[in-house]
Amino acid sequence: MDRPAVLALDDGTVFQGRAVGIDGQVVGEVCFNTAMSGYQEICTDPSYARQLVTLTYPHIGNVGANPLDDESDSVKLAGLVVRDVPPRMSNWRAREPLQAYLERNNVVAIAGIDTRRLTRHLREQGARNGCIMTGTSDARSAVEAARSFPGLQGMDLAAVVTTRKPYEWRLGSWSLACADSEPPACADEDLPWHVVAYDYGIKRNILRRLVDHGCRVTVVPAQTPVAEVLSLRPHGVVLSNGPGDPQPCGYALEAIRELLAARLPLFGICLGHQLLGLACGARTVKMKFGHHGANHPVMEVATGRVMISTQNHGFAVDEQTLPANVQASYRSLFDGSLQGIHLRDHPAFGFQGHPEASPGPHDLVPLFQNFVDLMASGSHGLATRRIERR
Ligand SMILES: NC(=O)CC[C@H](N)C(=O)O
Repeated sequence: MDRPAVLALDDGTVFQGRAVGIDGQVVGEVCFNTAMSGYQEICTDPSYARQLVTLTYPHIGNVGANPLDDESDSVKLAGLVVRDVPPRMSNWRAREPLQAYLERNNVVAIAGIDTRRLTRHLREQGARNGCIMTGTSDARSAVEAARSFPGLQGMDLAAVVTTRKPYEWRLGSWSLACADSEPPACADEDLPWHVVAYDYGIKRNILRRLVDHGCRVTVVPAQTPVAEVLSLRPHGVVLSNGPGDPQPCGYALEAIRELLAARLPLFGICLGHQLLGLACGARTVKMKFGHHGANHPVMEVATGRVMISTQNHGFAVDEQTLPANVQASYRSLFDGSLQGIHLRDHPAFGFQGHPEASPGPHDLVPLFQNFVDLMASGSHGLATRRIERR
């Protein structure tokens, strides 16, 4: 039996559908993601906290869910909006159907939505606050609830989703989630670089990529004092992706300034990139509807080369506000917005998209090698190396 559900936007637009997760009511910012695969990774990406994510690909659930594709320990988005959940899943890795996965993870989700109409609306109007309510088609209370969400601007969510305790990520750590995965192929001693990763909402694939590039990682809570980080004597520090607005994260800006003063190699990813920009004196802005997808072309400023990237952000560093010691390294070919920075006088760089992808293309994976090269050249390195042509 179908359970009714309603999706309402704060401008009064209403979509009727059916519940495909648990019963309940959730509010958040409504955004759309255009990736054609990777719904499980999107659901568990902590950067989606307090967002109601619409997937534009019409069939969601074809390959079910499995224990390996989670990007964090649970579903992090506030609600899911889809066109259609097919009645049958088919994939050798599948352990449970999407609907069972959503229910097990306490997710409110709505199907039967004209996601094309919704996406066009968001593209024209800009991201809106919204509400999904199940067990009802009462549009009026859903609109009212949508209006109760204050919006992401000014919200520090990194402090909410970060790990409570530090932990180590090594070879084989990712298999903790899945008992029958392959044993690690080499030992920890084969990982020459020790990296501390500030967890503002880190995705597991960043950790996997770091291990692939010879790094053992200590993941620390977002508000860890720099003195504690320095006492671990890392070769470099990663500033992770994460949800919410970078501006209120004053603790992170302070820490990044101290890390720059210590001349530790830094690699900022998405929120981490925005925080690096802010710490250097640039400003961030809220975008109209942001970038969320797996096919976004970015151009490397120095060479004019184009790479296809995964994106998930609603804020951006304003290129006009970059101080003289910070150089633009990548720009979006969709709207010209800033996609990467490197510092001329410090071994530090940031990328606005997701070089770890998951889901998405691997064009930007070499940025992890750039980070390793920066660590190899020590505090004298400058973050100007470009992705080598292969
Ligand atoms: N993926 C991320 O790190 C997102 C960064 C930030 N929360 C934004 O929306 O812009």
